[in-house]
Amino acid sequence: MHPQALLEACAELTGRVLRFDHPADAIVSRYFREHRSLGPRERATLAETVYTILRKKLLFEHLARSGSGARERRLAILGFHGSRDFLKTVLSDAEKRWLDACEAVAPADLMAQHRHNLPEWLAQPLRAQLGAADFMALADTLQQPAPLDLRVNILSAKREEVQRELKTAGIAAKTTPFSPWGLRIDGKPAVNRLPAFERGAIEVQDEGSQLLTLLVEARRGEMVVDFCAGAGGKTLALGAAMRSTGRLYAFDTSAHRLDALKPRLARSGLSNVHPAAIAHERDERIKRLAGKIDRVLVDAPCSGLGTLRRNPDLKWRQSAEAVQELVAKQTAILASAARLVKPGGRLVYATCSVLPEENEAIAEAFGAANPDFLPLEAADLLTAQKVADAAALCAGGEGGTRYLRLWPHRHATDGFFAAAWNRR
Ligand SMILES: C[S@@+](CC[C@H](N)C(=O)[O-])C[C@H]1O[C@@H](n2cnc3c(N)ncnc32)[C@H](O)[C@@H]1O
Repeated sequence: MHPQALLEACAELTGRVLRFDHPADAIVSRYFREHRSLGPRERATLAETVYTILRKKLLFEHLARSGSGARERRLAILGFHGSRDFLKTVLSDAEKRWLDACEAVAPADLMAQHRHNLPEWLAQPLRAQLGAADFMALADTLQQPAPLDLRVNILSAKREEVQRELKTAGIAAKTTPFSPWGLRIDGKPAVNRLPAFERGAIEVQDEGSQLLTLLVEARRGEMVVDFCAGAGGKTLALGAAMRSTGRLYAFDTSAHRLDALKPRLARSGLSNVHPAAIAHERDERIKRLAGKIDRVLVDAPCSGLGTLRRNPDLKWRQSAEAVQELVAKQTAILASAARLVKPGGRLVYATCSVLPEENEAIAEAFGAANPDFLPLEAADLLTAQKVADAAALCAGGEGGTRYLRLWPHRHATDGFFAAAWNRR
């Protein structure tokens, strides 16, 4: 593709994504389907350019107030993923001068919002939670792409063996610092074409997701429910921890998401998973299982604001009002899911949000209303499973280690929260 055409394509895709009528990944995938002749490098340039624009939208919109030509083209020039020399071959002299002037702006001369690139409704509670310096450290990290984490399927493979196999395929993978199942890769190799992926030895999963699954401590022969299973990222990890024994129900209100679990399940070799679509959290199927389940995971629908490195459009698509609606949903789902837990059983509530109202506030209200659920220290549960430095991954409660509280800038994972209880 001619460089000028590639820049124009970036501008066109930018315009589509900035309408925010669908998630950015869906819009990008659709664009690629409509333009099948695009090669892998052109696709990478297009995707990385629009993701950079989403990450730095406030700054780029501020800079794009000067300059000339279509606004989408100016944004695409600022976010262009590729060498500056290559880009400059297609810019007019005026555009080149404008780009040089934009790049000469010192960060210290920018207003705070143009450095953190977060909407004020989100910046304000994060600053209040973290303090000014730590907030900026988080904001900086959220403007970087995330590494690619893999979970090794312990049912069929050993982590070190998979690491060696990846090395032979030219992919350098480090073991994750906390999860015993994880490997971390820089860049974005096409892992879904690797033999290890095709035979179910690896799945793509953030280390944070792996850690919160460890809190469930699902064991051989147990009855376990993954209440909000979606496409089954955590279901697969739970099923492997159970060594494909017992019974693992994967519930979700979205049959469509559960459909995406099926091919992953087939690759994984698990035979203990029972996916089932439910109408809502008080479905008859749930009532029949009340008091019978050893372990219940509630990976609740949430704002997803812990995943902004991967889904930067969420900061522009979410709102304070939408978070309030989610809080009501999370409260109702946790209350229903708790009824499944048998005496002595375990309940885990988790989100990939960084907002206290979706996390500590939900866990504390649940604890106050349900004295038969004894809160557990997340750090103790993780330490018992040999997770290194578990206390540093946790916060809250009297001892400061009650909840799993993962942050992109501190732990290099997505932002995650999890609370665990045992039913008395
Ligand atoms: C955070 S996602 C789950 C991700 C999944 N556990 C994974 O690891 O891939 C939350 C899920 O909750 C589902 N959900 C929404 N409302 C629900 C309800 N009332 N009962 C059960 N699941 C619900 C959504 O369809 C969505 O798939």
